[in-house]
Amino acid sequence: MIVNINGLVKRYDKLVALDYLNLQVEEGEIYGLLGPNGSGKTTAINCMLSLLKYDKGTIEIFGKPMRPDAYDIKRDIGIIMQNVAVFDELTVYENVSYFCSLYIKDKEQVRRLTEEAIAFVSLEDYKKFYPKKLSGGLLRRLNIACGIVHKPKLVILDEPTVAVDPQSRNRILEGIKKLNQEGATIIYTSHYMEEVEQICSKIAIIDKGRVIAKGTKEKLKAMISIGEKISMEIFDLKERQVEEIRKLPNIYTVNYNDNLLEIKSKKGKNNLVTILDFMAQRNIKFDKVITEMPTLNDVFLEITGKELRD
Ligand SMILES: Nc1ncnc2c1ncn2[C@@H]1O[C@H](COP(=O)(O)OP(=O)(O)OP(=O)(O)O)[C@@H](O)[C@H]1O
Repeated sequence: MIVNINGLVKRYDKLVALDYLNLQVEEGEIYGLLGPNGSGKTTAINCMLSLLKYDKGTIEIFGKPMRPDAYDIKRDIGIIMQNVAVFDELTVYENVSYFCSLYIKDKEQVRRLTEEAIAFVSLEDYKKFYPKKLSGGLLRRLNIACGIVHKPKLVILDEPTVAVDPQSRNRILEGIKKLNQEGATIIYTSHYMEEVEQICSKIAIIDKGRVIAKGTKEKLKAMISIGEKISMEIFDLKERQVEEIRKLPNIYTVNYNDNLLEIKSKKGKNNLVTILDFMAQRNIKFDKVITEMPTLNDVFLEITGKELRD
């Protein structure tokens, strides 16, 4: 077990930010903390790192109790926080090298690790640039290089792709997978369900400071009763026909707006076939048909009654 959090409670005055949060992260995982803004992800990380005092609960990292002065634990953790934390008066190279030298004394090793970290985030062409000259995406990548340069066993990233262009976002996600393949355990917080689905081996869905569901994405999706979503472009579907579709077997919800018919089916086989048969029998013409499997947003919606991005 790399991280073991039990019954964590954190209050900001009357606001309960963490409400008996439990979290267990095993070695080698990319563990996603998925939750809407304000659900408590950053607070959980700050408590985990002993940057914030908490009211109740226990936190163990690498099998040892985490404390503010647990420097032996902290040196094996790499932190990439939401707000970029680099020195404006140092170049890209100097920044990465500085963060490395906080952990490693041997100058030659610092030089080698600095070069490796810069190459890892593909900033070789920007070594002499000052942070102010970097775009948002490049700045995030510099922030990541500073956090991982000392090759920590546990890397914690708090929403590293917010306000990042698609190219940098992909590089960041690929980089995280590579770090993991090289042996690091990763904790990754995000409110982007697509990213979490793409890279995480396990996911905890957080709402109002509680873990409301956890497991692999397959396990989470298996928990809910929604099957595939079917969308069809149809001109002129009559209200009477929409009602008939609602009464077909295995239908969860039906919406028809702006010539788009959206059907959520319950779990089961042949849902699309049933719909297509219905259209054929009534000679209803349609254009595009798209079917999608449930997403983590559907899981969140079914458990909490609201969208992840409300
Ligand atoms: N220093 C603080 N003082 C008072 N309330 C706070 C403080 N920090 C966070 N909160 C509140 O605690 C709750 C959890 O916030 P937190 O930042 O941990 O959520 P989050 O899931 O990380 O959201 P985001 O992605 O927006 O950062 C929110 O209601 C937030 O307003």
